[in-house]
Amino acid sequence: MERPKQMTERYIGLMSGTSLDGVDAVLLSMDAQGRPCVEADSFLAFPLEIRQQVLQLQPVGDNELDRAARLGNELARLYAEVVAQLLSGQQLPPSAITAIGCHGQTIRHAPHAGYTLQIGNHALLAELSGIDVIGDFRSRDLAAGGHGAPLVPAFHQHVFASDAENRVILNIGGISNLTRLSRGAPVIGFDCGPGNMLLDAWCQHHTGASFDANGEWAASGKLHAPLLQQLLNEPFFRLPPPKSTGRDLFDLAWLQTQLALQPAIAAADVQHTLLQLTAHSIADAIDRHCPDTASVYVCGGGALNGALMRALQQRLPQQVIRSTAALGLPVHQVEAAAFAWLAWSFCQRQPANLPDVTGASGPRVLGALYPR
Ligand SMILES: Nc1ncnc2c1ncn2[C@@H]1O[C@H](COP(=O)(O)OP(=O)(O)OP(=O)(O)O)[C@@H](O)[C@H]1O
Ligand SMILES: CC(=O)N[C@H]1[C@@H]2OC[C@@H](O2)[C@@H](O)[C@@H]1O[C@H](C)C(=O)O
Repeated sequence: MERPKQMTERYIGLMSGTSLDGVDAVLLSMDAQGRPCVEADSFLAFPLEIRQQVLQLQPVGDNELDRAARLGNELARLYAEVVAQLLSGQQLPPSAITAIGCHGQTIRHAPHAGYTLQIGNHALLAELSGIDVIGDFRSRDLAAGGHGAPLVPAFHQHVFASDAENRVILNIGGISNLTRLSRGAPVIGFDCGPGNMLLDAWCQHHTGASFDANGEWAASGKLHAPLLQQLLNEPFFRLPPPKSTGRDLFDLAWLQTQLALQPAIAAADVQHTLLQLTAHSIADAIDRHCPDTASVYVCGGGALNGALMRALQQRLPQQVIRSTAALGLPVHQVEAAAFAWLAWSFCQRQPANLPDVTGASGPRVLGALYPR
């Protein structure tokens, strides 16, 4: 069917990322000139069992296919619920939405083995929502020799590039990733390393809380310099871009292996040192790859961690550090808005990867359609 060209369309972006906190949803309108505007957002926390089931699929284990398929169905039901929540808040029918861009839930990321796996039953989501679903955004970039990640730098470029200053857009989710937007230079983007992932894992392990609110527990401890130095020796930090990572490397098992090489360290001091690891690995990446940066705009849940933001500013005294809210997009909207924009790009059959970022051999249209 011929697509109408001169009208504003609405898309929904769904992001359930590596932190496993839940699903972020954004309602995005796209005008005829391709300008995005966020109209509303919503969030649905993952029930504890869902979070545990995702975590249990991360390492190799028994009966993975059955567990992944069943979990994919459960995720689709949660995705449909957050879509319904968003639509009812705006009093919109499903027919008002051109398509949902659904990231799915990463359970394995193995670009060296030629695959990345995001689960979530998109056919079921189309059935339950009555809306076209675009999913599987990463595979095509991998098929073209790329990492399939990070994908958001293209969206960052589209909405945040400026003639007035050289910027870095920094996402601190489970993993941290950055985009360099420097005037007259190609866009660079890559995963820096663990964002909140190790902080969350250590906090859960010791306090039972799912995250360290505002980094207060971390702030109560002190730096263990030999541990920080040892953690920073992880070879991933020195790899040149293109590079991407995930829970496949930076999980609690990795941390425990590292801790076993040190004398006993107080739990709060480990938390403090992990916070410094996140700040230092990001700052080292900016020093090395984005030295001309004037401002760093932070998004993702890590932007709400005051102690982490202070540590980052201390380590990057030359740069102004703000949240993306200063550019008009609140911190929790950026990634979900990116997936709504990726769905729009798919509907235009417009390539949406940045080969310089992912390492793919060229631009590719990303995604696969599950019609309503
Ligand atoms: N008030 C807060 N204080 C400290 N940390 C917070 C706060 N709010 C959120 N976070 C952190 O942010 C995380 C969620 O971030 P976000 O939703 O950006 O992750 P994600 O989208 O799952 O990750 P990714 O970008 O890796 O895919 C939580 O797990 C927690 O660690
Ligand atoms: C395989 C995968 O899920 N990667 C995520 C993860 O979370 C943050 C970082 O690692 C980034 O590379 C990516 O997500 C964002 C949305 C991206 O593709 O840009």
